[in-house]
Amino acid sequence: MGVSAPGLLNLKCGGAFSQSSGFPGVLFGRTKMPAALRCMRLDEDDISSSPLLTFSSDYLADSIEVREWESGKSLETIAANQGIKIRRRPPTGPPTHAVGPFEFRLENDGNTPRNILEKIIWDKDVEVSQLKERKPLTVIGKALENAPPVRDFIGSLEVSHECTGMPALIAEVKKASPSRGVLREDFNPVEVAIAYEKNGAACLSVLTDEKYFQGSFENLEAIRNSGVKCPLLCKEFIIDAWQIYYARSKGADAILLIAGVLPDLDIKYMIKICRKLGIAALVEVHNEREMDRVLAIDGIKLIGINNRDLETFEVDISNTKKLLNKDRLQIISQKGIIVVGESGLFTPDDISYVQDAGVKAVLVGEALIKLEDPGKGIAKLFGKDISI
Ligand SMILES: O=C(O)c1ccccc1NCC(=O)[C@H](O)[C@H](O)COP(=O)(O)O
Repeated sequence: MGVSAPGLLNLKCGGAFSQSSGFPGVLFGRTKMPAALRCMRLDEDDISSSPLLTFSSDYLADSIEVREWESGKSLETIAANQGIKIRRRPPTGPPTHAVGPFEFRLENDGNTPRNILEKIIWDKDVEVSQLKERKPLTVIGKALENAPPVRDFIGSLEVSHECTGMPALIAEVKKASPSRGVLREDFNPVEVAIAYEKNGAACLSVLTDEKYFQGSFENLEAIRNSGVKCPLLCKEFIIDAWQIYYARSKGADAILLIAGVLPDLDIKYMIKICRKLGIAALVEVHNEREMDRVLAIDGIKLIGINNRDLETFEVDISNTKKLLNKDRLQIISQKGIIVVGESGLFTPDDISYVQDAGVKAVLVGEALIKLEDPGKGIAKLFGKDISI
């Protein structure tokens, strides 16, 4: 049943909705409201048909974050209480000010990103607001009906792991990255995807961020329409539920949710959307606190441990082992979760190390994409042919 909490909405929003996009995108008194609450408005007013999610009011009422929001806490405070240091947008607005014909910049802690991840998120916030204006969910809802059928991302990882006895490979189609710059000058995403599949990748991860990774949704669509059978992860910085629908409309079978960016309520809500769309969610963590938060959320089937600190770029593969202690491995096994080791994996020893730590899949970009023949790089990385 759809949500029936108009009072809650009025209380939060003071009636200030952006109707043009059919999606609330307005800054509120304290700060922007959590994505989950914003989407509630959208579900109520704009979308009534499947497969878009309609809220259950019980689900919202039960959430600690909703109660905190109601009692006057800002989204930033709620996030900070969960150990999230990334601010969703500049607290004091962008650093550019116009006075008459003059424009000047005043930089301070409130409008200067503290690290690259925060910068990416601030830029993404602007990008998504603009994209949503152009392609509101009412339009995407129609594209969803024509989207290619969903492929079983988790099933594919399980089959590969069972058949090879090695961690299943999610091979990353990535032209560039903020930490390494351009990784492959002569970059043909479809050729790379075909080579990865032929040489044993169970799934592919396709970067869609343009500004920092030189990726695109065109690449995702092109790979999907090329005859490649591997399920596709849309590697994007998701901060808004709209992006999940958009990714699915472009052929994604899985999306990435970063626990260092998203508070629990958003993760829970986005997981529900994924379930409704039939796609998988890879929930990425980097530290113990994020891992414990994510393990406490029901319905998560895929956890990625990123060995790269996205705030400093430091890479340390022992991070995977550190996060997989005995107690956590027990919960992981009880819940039937697959853990993916991500970043900084270059050799068969690296693969064995994270496998021994407890991962059943790995996500690899640089070690493969930089090679002249990225497909052949897979057997080198694993020390054996893993094609099945
Ligand atoms: O790779 C980066 O520089 C980066 C910077 C900021 C946010 C995310 C970033 N990378 C995403 C990833 O985690 C990797 O693409 C992925 O795990 C593969 O890593 P690798 O095998 O080391 O290329």
